[in-house]
Amino acid sequence: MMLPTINFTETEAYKYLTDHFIDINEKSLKDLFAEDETRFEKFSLLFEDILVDYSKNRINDTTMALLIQLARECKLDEAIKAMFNGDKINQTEGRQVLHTALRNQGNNPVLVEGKNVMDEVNRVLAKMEKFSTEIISGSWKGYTGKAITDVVNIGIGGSDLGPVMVTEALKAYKNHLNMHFVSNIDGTHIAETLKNVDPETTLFLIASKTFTTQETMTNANSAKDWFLNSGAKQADVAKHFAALSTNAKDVAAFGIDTENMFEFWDWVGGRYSLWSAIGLPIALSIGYDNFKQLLTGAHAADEHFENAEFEINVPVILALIGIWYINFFDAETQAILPYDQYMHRFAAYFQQGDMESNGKHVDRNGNDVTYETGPIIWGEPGTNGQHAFYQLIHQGTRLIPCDFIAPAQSLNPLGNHHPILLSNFFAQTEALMNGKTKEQVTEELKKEGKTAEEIEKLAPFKVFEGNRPTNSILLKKVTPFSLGSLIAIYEHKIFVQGIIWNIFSFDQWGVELGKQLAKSILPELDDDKEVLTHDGSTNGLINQYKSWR
Ligand SMILES: O=P(O)(O)OC[C@H]1O[C@](O)(CO)[C@@H](O)[C@@H]1O
Repeated sequence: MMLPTINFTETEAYKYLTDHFIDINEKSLKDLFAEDETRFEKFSLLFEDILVDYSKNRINDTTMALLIQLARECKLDEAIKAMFNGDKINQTEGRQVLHTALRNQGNNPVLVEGKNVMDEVNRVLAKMEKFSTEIISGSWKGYTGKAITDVVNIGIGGSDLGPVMVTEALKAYKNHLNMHFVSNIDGTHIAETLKNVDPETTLFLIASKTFTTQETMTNANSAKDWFLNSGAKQADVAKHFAALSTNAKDVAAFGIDTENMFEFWDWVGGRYSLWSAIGLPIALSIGYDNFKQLLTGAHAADEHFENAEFEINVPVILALIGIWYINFFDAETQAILPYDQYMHRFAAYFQQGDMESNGKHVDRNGNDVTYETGPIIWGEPGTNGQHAFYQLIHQGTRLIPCDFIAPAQSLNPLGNHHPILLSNFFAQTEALMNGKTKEQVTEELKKEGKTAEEIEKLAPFKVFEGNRPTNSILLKKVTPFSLGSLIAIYEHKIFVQGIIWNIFSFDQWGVELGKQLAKSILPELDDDKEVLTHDGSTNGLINQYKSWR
C-alpha cells in the first residue's frame, strides 16, 4: 500500500482545531487544572514501567478528541499497518521500513518480497551473540594471543549515535570492555582514541550501512594503517576488524573477512539501525542478554503502538501534542531534558532521529508544504540545563514544549542525590506551569524588607507568566528493557508526525548536497593554485585557507 496523501490542513478536524485554538489560547494551565480535578488521571498513561503525564499541556478533552479525529482523518491507522506489514512506505527510495522486525521478539513472520526476513534477522542475532560472548569471555584472542580489552566503533550518524547513546545510558550494566567511538573526520578524533589503545588487544568495528561514507572509510583506513604499522600483518586483520554493514562487496574489498561481517538490510534506515548489527557495540558493552532485553522492551512498545487505541497510545498522544504546538502555537523547537546523567546523549540521538526524518518541506504529493513540519530538537540533562538555558524556557519570548524524563530509582543511590535531582525534576514542570504572579512576587519582596517603590521597580522582572507546557516521563528505572521501550516510543512519535504532515520520514536527500560539494572541493585543495570556480565567499575562504596552511 502507498501511504495516504492527505493535506491535514484540509481536514474537518483541522478546521475545528483552528477555532478551538482561540479558546484554549486564552486559558492558562492553572485554569485548566482548576476546571478539572481529574486532569492527571485523564491525561496520563502507564505503559509497562513508564508513566507519561501529559496533563501539563495546553489541552482539554476537546483538544484531544479533535487531535485524535485529525489522526483518523489522516488515515494514521492504515499507515501504521503499512509500516508493520512491510509495505514500501519509504517510497522515494523504494524500500520497506522494518526496524520493527529487528526487535520482533514474538517472531511472527515479516515478509519482504514474499520472503520471511525473521530467519535472516535471527541468524545475524545468533552470530552477534556468539561473537560478543567470545570477546567478553576472552576466548577470542588477538594476533599475539591476548584477549580483547578495548573496542573502537568507527561510524557516523546512525552508525554511531545510537550505540553511543545506549552504551552511555546503560553504562551501569557494563562489563570490563573499554568502549570507544570514533565518528568525526577530524583526525583528532581517531588520533586521540588510538593514543589510549593497544593494537594487540583492540577490536575495531567498522560500522557503516553503505560502507562508502567518507568519514567512516577514512577513519577505518587510518585505523588499519595504524594497526599494520604497529607490527601486525594483513592476515592479523581478521582477529581485530569486523564490519557492520549491508554492503558485503565493499567490506571484502576493504580486507575484512566476510566471516567477520555482521549484516543488515536496506529496509533498516540508518537512524533506526541500533537494533540491527549496528547494535553490536551495545551487545559487547552490556552483554548479549541485556541487548536482547533492549530489543524486547522496544518490541513491547511496538505492540502497544500497533494495537492500542489512539486515545491510550503513547507515541500517538505525544505526536499529536507536538503537532498542536508546532502547527497551532507556532512552536519551533522541542526540548528533551533527561534527569539522568547516563542519558546525556538522548537528545543528541533524537536530533538525528527526528530532524533527519521530519526535516522536510515537500509533501508526499511532491508539493511544497504550506505548514511547519519537524521541530528543532535539543536538550541537555537536568540539572545542568537548569543552570544554562532554562532562563529562556521560563521567561523568554518563545514557547518551548519540553519533555522531562526521569527514573524513579537511581542506579547510583548515593546519599540524598536522587531525591534532590527528582525534586528539581518535579519543581521545574510545576514552575513552568504555574509561574509566579505579581502578588506572590510582592509578598516575597516585602518579606525581604524592600520598600513599596523598590517592589514596584523590581516586580516586573521577577514575575513568571508560567503557562509553559511540559510532558513528564517517569520511568521506574533505566533498564535495557525500559530504555528500549522509550526509544521505540520516540521513534513512533516521529512516524506519526510524518504521516500527519504528509511527508516522507525515511529518506534524507537533504544531507547529500553538502557531501557532493565536499567531494568536488577536495581535489581543489591538492595544490596551491588560486581557486576561482565558486562564489566570491567560498573562493575567498578556500584561498585564505591555502595561504595559511
Ligand atoms: O551508515 P552509513 O552508510 O555510513 O551512513 C551514516 C549516516 O549518514 C547519513 O546517510 C546522513 O549523512 C545517515 O542517514 C546515516 O546514519
